[in-house]
Amino acid sequence: MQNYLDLLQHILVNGTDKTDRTGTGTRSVFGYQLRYDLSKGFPLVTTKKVHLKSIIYELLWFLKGDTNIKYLTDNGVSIWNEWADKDGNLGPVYGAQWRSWEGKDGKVVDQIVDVINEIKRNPDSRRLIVSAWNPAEIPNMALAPCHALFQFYVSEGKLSLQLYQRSADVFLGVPFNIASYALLCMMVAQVCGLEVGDYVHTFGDVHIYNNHFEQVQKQLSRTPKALPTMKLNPEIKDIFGFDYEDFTLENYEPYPGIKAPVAV
Ligand SMILES: Nc1nc(=O)c2c([nH]1)NC[C@@H]1CN(c3ccc(C(=O)N[C@@H](CCC(=O)O)C(=O)O)cc3)CN21
Ligand SMILES: O=c1ccn([C@H]2C[C@H](O)[C@@H](COP(=O)(O)O)O2)c(=O)[nH]1
Repeated sequence: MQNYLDLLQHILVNGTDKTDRTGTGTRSVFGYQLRYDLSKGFPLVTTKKVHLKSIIYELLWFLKGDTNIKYLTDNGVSIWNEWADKDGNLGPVYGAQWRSWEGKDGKVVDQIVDVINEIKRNPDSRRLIVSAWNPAEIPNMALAPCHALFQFYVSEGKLSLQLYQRSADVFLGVPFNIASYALLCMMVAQVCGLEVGDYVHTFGDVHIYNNHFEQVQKQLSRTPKALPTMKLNPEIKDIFGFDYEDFTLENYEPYPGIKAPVAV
C-alpha cells in the first residue's frame, strides 16, 4: 500500500487549503488514480489497523438494497450513525440506487442483477456500469454519493473494476472504499466464473481534513507491510448469497489503529 502513502504525501505537498461543507477545512487536490492487481494480495491498508468487519457488513448492506442503519448497528457497525434520522433512515442512498433505481412510469432497475447478467452474456461490453449518482434523488439522501459510479472490464478471463469517487476523505474513508470495492470485484468475479484483474480507484476532490494532519504524519512514519490475503467461500455462486462468515482474511499484521474524528 505504498501508493496510498504516496497519495497522502502528494496532498500534503501539492494540495491547496479549502473550506468545506462540514466547516472543518481540508487540504485537497483534484484528480488522482490508484491501481491494485488483486491477484497480488488484498489491498487493505497495513500502516494502521483497519476495521474490516465494518467494511464487509457495509458492502453486504449495500447489496441488500438496504438504506436503514438497523442492519449495521445490529452487527456492531456504527460508521453511518451520524447521518441517520431518528428512525435510522438515510434516504435513497447507495443500496437504493444499486438495486432499485426508479425510472419513468414506475420502472425499477436492479443495476447489480443487470450488470452481472451482462458481464456473463457480453463481457466485451463497454457499458458495464453501476451508478449511484441519481441527480433527481440527491436532495432526499442524507449524503450525496461519494463513490458515485463504477465500471467493470473483462479481458483474458479476468475481471477488473474502476471506481470514480467524486469526494474522498483520504484518512478515514478511503481505506474503507478501497477494500470495499476490491472485495466487490472479487465477489462478482467469483459469481461470473472469472479470475480477478485490477482494481482502479479514480478520485475527484481528494482531501485530508485539517484535524487529521497529525494522524497522517504518524502513518507516513510507518513502513507498509506485506498485503494480506482474502479468501471467499468458493461455494457461493450468487452475488446475494454471501454472508459475513464467507470472508476470511489471512496474514493481516497491521500497525496499531489511529483514531481520528469524522467530519459530519
Ligand atoms: N467525513 C466523512 N468521511 C467519510 O469517510 C464518510 C463520511 N464523512 N460520511 C459517510 C461515510 C461513513 N464512512 C465512515 C465513517 C466513519 C469512519 C470511521 O470513523 N472509521 C474509524 C473507525 C472504524 C469503525 O468503527 O469501524 C477508523 O479508524 O477507520 C469510517 C468511514 C465513510 N463516509
Ligand atoms: O464512502 C465515503 C463516503 C464519504 N466520504 C467522505 C468524502 C467527504 O469528506 C465527505 C462527504 O462530503 P461531501 O461534502 O458530500 O463531499 O465524506 C468518503 O471519503 N468515502
